[in-house]
Amino acid sequence: MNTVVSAMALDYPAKKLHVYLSDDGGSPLTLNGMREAYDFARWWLPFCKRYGVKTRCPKAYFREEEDDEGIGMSSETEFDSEKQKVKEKYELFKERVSEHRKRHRGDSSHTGQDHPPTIEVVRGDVIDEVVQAHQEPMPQLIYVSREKRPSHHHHFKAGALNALLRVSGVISNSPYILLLDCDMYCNDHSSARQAMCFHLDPRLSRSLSLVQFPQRFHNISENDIYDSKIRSYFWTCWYGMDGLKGPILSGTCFYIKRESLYRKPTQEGSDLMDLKKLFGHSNEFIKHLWRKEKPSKDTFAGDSAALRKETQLLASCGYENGTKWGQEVGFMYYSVVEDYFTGFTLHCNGWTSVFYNPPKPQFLGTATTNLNDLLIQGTRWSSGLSKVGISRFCPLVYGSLRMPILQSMCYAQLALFPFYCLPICCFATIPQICLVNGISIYPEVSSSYIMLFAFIFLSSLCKHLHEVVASGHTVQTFLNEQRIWMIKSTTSHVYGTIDAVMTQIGMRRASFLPTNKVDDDEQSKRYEMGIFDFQTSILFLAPMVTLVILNMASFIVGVARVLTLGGGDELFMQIVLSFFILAMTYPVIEGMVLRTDKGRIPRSVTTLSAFLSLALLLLGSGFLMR
Ligand SMILES: O=c1ccn([C@@H]2O[C@H](COP(=O)(O)OP(=O)(O)O[C@H]3O[C@H](CO)[C@@H](O)[C@H](O)[C@H]3O)[C@@H](O)[C@H]2O)c(=O)[nH]1
Ligand SMILES: [Mn+2]
Repeated sequence: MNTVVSAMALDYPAKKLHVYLSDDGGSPLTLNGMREAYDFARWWLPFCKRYGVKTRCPKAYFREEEDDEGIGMSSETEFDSEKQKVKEKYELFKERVSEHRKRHRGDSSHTGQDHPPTIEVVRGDVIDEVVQAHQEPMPQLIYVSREKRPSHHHHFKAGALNALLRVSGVISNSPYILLLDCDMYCNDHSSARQAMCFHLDPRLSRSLSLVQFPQRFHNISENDIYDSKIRSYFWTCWYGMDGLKGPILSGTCFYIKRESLYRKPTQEGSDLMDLKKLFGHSNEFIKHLWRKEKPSKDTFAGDSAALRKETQLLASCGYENGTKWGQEVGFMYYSVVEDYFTGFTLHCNGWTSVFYNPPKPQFLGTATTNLNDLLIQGTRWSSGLSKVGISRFCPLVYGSLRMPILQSMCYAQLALFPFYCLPICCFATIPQICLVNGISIYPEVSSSYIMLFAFIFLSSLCKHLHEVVASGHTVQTFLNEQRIWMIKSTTSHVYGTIDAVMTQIGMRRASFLPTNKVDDDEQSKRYEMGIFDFQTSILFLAPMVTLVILNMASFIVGVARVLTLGGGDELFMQIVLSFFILAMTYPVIEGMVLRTDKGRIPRSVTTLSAFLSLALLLLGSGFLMR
């Protein structure tokens, strides 16, 4: 609701602003919540405008209300009493929503995967004369829940967005669209105007598809132990790509030109039959496609029966059959990271994008702040990305023919980075197994050849450190990122790439596990204190802990071997490598050995992993001794 209300409060002419909410679950509770939110917005919007309230997300505003002062001509006391009134309305809004939820708790009449389309122009329930009297025009709020049937593939978020594109195409058909995930809100009400500065710039406008703002988050702790900020994207890569043809579409927080989802920048008009093949058979939708005709006033009001029928058709699950939605038009279906692949397609088609990162975050979201969510999300991302990497759309081939080579390399770097898991897993096992067996695989410390290895190792660390520091972050961030990179590479990237290979050869269907949106108090406390929380699946824990135990064992055996038998010269590099890995993954050791709280690594997992690493060691040693 906060996403919706903060978007309605954007500083933009109300008549030109339409807020659509996509409810993929098709829940009557959400629809009811929307009506309540609309009622609340009737109070909230005028209040924000009158007193120049900067934080227009109600939840955030009331959380930090002491710091947020109203400006304008009105006296403090008037502001205070108005604020109090609005706060009461906010409390009432929350109460009514939770009451409604309680009343309908047992309702099992609807399921998230099987429901008809529902499209409603939300009007609110309470007609309050006082508010009505002072009523300035409000942005329209439209609830859209596309049809879902178990027999149809729904293409996750991209499918939902395409349904929104079609429905909004016959209701408002605005040429520019802001896309926000349900866990984000507008933090600066001027973002629309700022984005329009780019879109309306005659030097950029022709080929400009989207203005991307970074994803920033309101719930990240000082230490950011899980690298939830994903700094390397929004503080390094996106800036680099901005110097080429622009950053990758990042799923949320961007203003996109509707037309760019329909055709190439150079493409001229096509005939009706061709359009129907691309966009489906809705005449109403095609009529408005190129904005020559805006939806008329009466359709706009949203209550004509014909319009209702049309929107239901456009949001039905059979509508896309035989069309090019998701393949040539709209958001792309090929990969679960629809954002990456849609951005890639746009750039291949000749569109450009712009990255804009003003000091005040324009949008704030909820980041994944526990290991479990992080790894689930990481698995989905690496599965989606590597699927593109190993397909015919591999950016190095498909992309390099359609965009500047450097740009295609950027895309390739992202699509292929999950495959880093292969070398990482080798680095975490082979030198260690050799070390235990006293086999040296690196040059001796005394040989000058060692310089080459040291140079590569240290320069890659320095490059990373430089990126972190140059983007205004600390050495602590560097350490966190290294650690999370190791953890992800041996867990979610492994599963992600396996998943991608399996879907590619048809052994699995793609899936989209949404990130958890509910907080656990104890977990949050640990997170704030910078303590890892290992409450996650054994599938994630076991590989990670196994590798740490293997490194511990090899380090101890290696050092003992050198002390008793000598040979430190040859084995030095391997000992250093094990030490480096152990130092970086210290929280895992701590979770295994030292901690007793709920977030520790369970004993059973440690025992299992110890067996696994022993097995790995024996197997490896057996192989080496052959
Ligand atoms: O079947 C689905 C699944 C998801 N969503 C929506 O997709 C959005 C993102 O889902 P979330 O669970 O928050 O995933 P995240 O991993 O946090 O999302 C990141 O990764 C996605 C790609 O995997 C991008 O689309 C997002 O913009 C990006 O923030 C949410 O608004 C969901 O409502 C749907 O509408 N239908
Ligand atoms: Mn999210």
